[in-house]
Amino acid sequence: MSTLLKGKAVADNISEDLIKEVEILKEKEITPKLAIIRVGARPDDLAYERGALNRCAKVGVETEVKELPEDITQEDFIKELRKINNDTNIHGILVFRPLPKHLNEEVIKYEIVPEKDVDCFSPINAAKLLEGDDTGFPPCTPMAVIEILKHYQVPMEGKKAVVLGRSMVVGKPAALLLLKENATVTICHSRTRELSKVTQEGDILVAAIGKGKFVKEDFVKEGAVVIDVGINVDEEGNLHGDVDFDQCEKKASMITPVPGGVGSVTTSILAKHVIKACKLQNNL
Ligand SMILES: NC(=O)C1=CN([C@@H]2O[C@H](COP(=O)(O)OP(=O)(O)OC[C@H]3O[C@@H](n4cnc5c(N)ncnc54)[C@H](OP(=O)(O)O)[C@@H]3O)[C@@H](O)[C@H]2O)C=CC1
Ligand SMILES: Nc1nc(=O)c2c([nH]1)NC[C@@H]1CN(c3ccc(C(=O)N[C@@H](CCC(=O)O)C(=O)O)cc3)C=[N+]21
Repeated sequence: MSTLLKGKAVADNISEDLIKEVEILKEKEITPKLAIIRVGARPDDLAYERGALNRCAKVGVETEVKELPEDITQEDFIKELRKINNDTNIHGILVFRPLPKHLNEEVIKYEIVPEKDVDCFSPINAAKLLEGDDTGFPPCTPMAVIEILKHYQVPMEGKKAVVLGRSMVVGKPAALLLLKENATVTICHSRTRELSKVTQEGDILVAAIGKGKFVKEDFVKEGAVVIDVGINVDEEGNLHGDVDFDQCEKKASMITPVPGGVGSVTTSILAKHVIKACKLQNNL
């Protein structure tokens, strides 16, 4: 039997601190505000949006959702983004990704001002992440992974960490953040050979591949700490992680559930980043 690493305790802890920070800001008549930019209405964007709006309301962060039509042109999208960039009442911007194919993310990512970029869209924040510079904003989901490990006092220094997935939203930044904590990091992806052999090396295994129940018992080292980032919805509408929980919990010493694990911490990191951005913009 493994220990369940529930996200709620971690999220509640972070939120408690944030509520106090917002109170101090409000005494100075400053209210931190997040703008969400959503193109169309993808179900996974809406799921994240719901969680983000709830969390922000709980800690006293204001929100505004800019819903843009599915067929918006690149030019109009950039116009909307620039408006929000220049709005001094807004401190944080979250652009749901991936954007529809006709919008060029490689161009748009240079438009968002790095000071408001709370989920690491801007190449400036990506570079800060690479350099381990704390003045930037690493993406919220990989930060949630680190916060969970810290909260449950999982040692990272000198441990072998294996990350499954190399996207810019989860896998690659998770690997960089684990490296910052002095873990020895291996990144796996779709071309990795003998995958289960490599993942079996991990004292810490982070799964972020977007395939429900992909990680089986034989992927996991006996006693490993397994962090499941995956959010997959089956035909019945139930959430599953990228890890086959029933198989892996027998071998892991600690494991995150889905739902109720990483996903539930992500939104509190988002709120934390908005408050950090607000303070920086007000020279506090
Ligand atoms: N908890 C949360 O708050 C969040 C959860 N998620 C969830 O995390 C998961 C990953 O998301 P994201 O990173 O955006 O997904 P992407 O689809 O962008 O990336 C998936 C990664 O997994 C790799 N991969 C895919 N199939 C295999 C395979 N069979 N063997 C080995 N590697 C494979 C890919 O490799 P390659 O690069 O070679 O193609 C790629 O690097 C999803 O389930 C998503 O829903 C995402 C964001 C937030
Ligand atoms: N720039 C950007 N960053 C993202 O991180 C990002 C994105 N775009 N686009 C969409 C995907 C999808 N995604 C989800 C996050 C949480 C839930 C979710 O269901 N969260 C529940 C909790 C789930 C759980 O408990 O595990 C909640 O917050 O209440 C779903 C989906 C983020 N994404």
